[in-house]
Amino acid sequence: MAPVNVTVTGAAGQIGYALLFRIASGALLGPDTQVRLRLLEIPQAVKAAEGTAMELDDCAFPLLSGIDVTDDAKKAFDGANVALLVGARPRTKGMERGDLLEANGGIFKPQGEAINAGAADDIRVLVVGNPANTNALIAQRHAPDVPAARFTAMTRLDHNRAISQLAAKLGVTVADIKKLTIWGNHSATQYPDVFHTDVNGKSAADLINDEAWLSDTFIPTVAKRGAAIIEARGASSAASAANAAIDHIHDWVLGTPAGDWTSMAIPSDGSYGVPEGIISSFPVTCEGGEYQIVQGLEINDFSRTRIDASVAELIEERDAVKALGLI
Ligand SMILES: NC(=O)C1=CN([C@@H]2O[C@H](COP(=O)(O)OP(=O)(O)OC[C@H]3O[C@@H](n4cnc5c(N)ncnc54)[C@H](O)[C@@H]3O)[C@@H](O)[C@H]2O)C=CC1
Ligand SMILES: O=C([O-])CC(=O)C(=O)O
Repeated sequence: MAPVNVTVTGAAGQIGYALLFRIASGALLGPDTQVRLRLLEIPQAVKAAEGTAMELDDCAFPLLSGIDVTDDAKKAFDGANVALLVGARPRTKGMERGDLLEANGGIFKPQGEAINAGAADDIRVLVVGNPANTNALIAQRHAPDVPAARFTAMTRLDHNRAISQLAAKLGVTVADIKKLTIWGNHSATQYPDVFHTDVNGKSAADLINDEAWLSDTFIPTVAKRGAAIIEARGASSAASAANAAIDHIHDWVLGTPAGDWTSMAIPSDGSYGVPEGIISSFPVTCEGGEYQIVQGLEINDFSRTRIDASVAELIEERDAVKALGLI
């Protein structure tokens, strides 16, 4: 079988360094799938990406059939089956939100165009670079020939963080927790929802039985975990972000376990009152390389308010990039 082409942008960055070795080891697509890596960087960072490629060579991974390093988006996405868009423009001092969105538009518009021009028919895109949901929307809108549903953004790190916090609270292991949901934006407004979460056959919400803990401790801890990591480490989450990117693509391609679901930011089909088209996080199951939104969940008032607030932020971001002519 031909190797799967996996394109990673921002390959010389800190997430890239944690991600590439795990992709090459088989963690992304399983132990039977050969991968060919395409690393995209800006010209100043190509040399560093080449250094990482040298180290990848030195691992002699049996599943790694080749590595290309380039600063040309057309080349990087040509024939790509999986694209991990990690490289983005971080917010720097004095930068307004509009400046941030505009700078990222300058990255995700040409990358969307390059995906449209040359990616394989089965291309699946995960945007990690922040603001991830809106960057995914920009790329998607510049790839009109690719099915819109193939553009997704990462809330899996939030999902994993929430599971870990909940396990600690309830004194169980992470494996005991199923059906947790992150709704909305990968930002401080995201909503980690435990009202449908199952803990060894019991309802997590019943076991917690403490709305104040949910609203004052759990939700802010999960939503602000990225900032807490930056505060503690002096750098943003990298290994855990790379791990979440692996989980997202792994489950999308190979399926979610029976009796569980995961969280992915995907173009809304209007489910749960989320306006069609915006890239918002939902509970999803995956099978045969396709994801489906889990339907029929009852949304209580506590959840409704919080989902609506995060969705309102996504609508604002969409309107801002529209006003800037980026979509
Ligand atoms: N969705 C999520 O849960 C998370 C998202 N992030 C985001 O991931 C992104 C990357 O994080 P790090 O690796 O820590 O950053 P980093 O700054 O270490 O690396 C980013 C890399 O992207 C490259 N880059 C910039 N523009 C590019 C372009 N046009 N094409 C290709 N490469 C380009 C840079 O040269 C740099 O090497 C950031 O936007 C960060 O905020 C980080 C953690 C979690
Ligand atoms: O703010 C950042 O760059 C890191 C981030 O998204 C997270 O850790 O969730």
